[in-house]
Amino acid sequence: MNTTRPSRPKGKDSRNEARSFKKEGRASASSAKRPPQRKNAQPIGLPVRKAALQLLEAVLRQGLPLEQVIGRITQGLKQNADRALVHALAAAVLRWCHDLDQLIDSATAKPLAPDVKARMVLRMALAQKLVLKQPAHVAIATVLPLVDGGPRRLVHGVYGSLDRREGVALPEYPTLPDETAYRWEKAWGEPMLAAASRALADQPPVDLTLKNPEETAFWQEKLSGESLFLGHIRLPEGHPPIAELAGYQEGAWWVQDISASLAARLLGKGKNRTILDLCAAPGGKTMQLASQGWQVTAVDIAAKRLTRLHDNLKRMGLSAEVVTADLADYTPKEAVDAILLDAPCSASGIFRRHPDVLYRVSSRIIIDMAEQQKKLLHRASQWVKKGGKLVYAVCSLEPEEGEAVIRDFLAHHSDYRIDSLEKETLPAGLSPSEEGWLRILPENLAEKGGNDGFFIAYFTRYDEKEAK
Ligand SMILES: C[S@@+](CC[C@H](N)C(=O)[O-])C[C@H]1O[C@@H](n2cnc3c(N)ncnc32)[C@H](O)[C@@H]1O
Repeated sequence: MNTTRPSRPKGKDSRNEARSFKKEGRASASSAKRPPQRKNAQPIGLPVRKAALQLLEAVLRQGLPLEQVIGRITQGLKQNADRALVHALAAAVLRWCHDLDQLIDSATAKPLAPDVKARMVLRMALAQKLVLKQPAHVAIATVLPLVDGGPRRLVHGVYGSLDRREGVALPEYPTLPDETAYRWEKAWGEPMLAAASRALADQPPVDLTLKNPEETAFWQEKLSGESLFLGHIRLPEGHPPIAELAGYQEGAWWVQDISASLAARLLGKGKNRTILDLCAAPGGKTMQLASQGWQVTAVDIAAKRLTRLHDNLKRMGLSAEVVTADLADYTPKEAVDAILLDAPCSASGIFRRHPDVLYRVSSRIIIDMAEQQKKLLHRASQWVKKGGKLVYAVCSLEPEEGEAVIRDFLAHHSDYRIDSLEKETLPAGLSPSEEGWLRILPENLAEKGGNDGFFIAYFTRYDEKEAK
């Protein structure tokens, strides 16, 4: 890696995170001069670093999703601000992990194993200094207690030698880990890889979906946002916390990336027709469908996530029938007018918000998910009325979970045909594929602040004879 390239000024959210860490850095530097007030008192900021270390170990050593473990790991932290710092520090390490490792390896005689504590703590110290812009002495002083009684000298020595070296900096944009980069370049080519790397540098913008798309101009002005599509608002930089924004309490909108909002939006008005929202929790698409006038039955296996779906529906003043069930066992009472299957997937398309997917998602996981997706799609396809609609969606950037699943489905279901999407029905910057489905890549809306990666296909079910 070229360690002498100038670092790019970080975007809005990295700057916000850097500001929070600076404030904390000042407190910890000044308190470091004072003797501790109580016996056994922890240095300022240590609980945050301990939690961030635990989080990184859970993701990088055990392969667990960050969102699955962060609640448990941060439950001892009373302040929201501290929990946010844990997330910011872990996310900074995960975004830049490959590049931080290159720096560490350039300063050790023998490479440290990928998951040893010394490497984890060095990643944190360097991320604090180079990404979150903490003063160099604070960046190391706040993590050294994590290796007390262990590799403290090693961590101090490696950090010190990098700190003294001229021109140590991160590249302009994060380098993707090798396995992910190889997969994505093979599937989508170099421009996608470059766009993904650029998208990874900062926290993505926050998108809202409006309950009533006809109020788009009103909410755009009220929230000083930008709309890329009817019913969509992109919040401006440095917006207040979500729950304090106009329209939150009264249920005028919910948070949903523009890519995730399209599968349900493009189904149009329900006019009281029946729809099964399969794999529905926490309910982003359920709310869209209910607000578009569909009579929704929302099904999901995860009871806890369905509690969030209930809360979301309540806040929005919307209703749906909610069923807790494994789709492998579930059968609806009767056929429906439409089905939206937002299938479980690798979630590699949401790497900007969840950079842990870059390190967790392997070829094995993708193969297993694709098998499950094929089974769920086949099951769901049996419950659509003739003439009804079927939508398949995944927030994945893997063709095995998108295009390949659909090709396999079409080869085995002669009663289904793709409904080709029209470019005019999509936000500017998105186009349907030749086959008629929608593949959304990181570069599609890059100039407007980016988008999650997604795959969506629409089908109509025909009478077998009619289909032939
Ligand atoms: C991509 S998320 C759904 C997001 C949701 N549609 C939304 O818009 O908010 C996938 C969901 O699939 C659910 N799931 C996974 N396996 C399932 C199964 N066998 N049966 C039912 N739901 C399942 C998960 O609990 C998870 O909530």
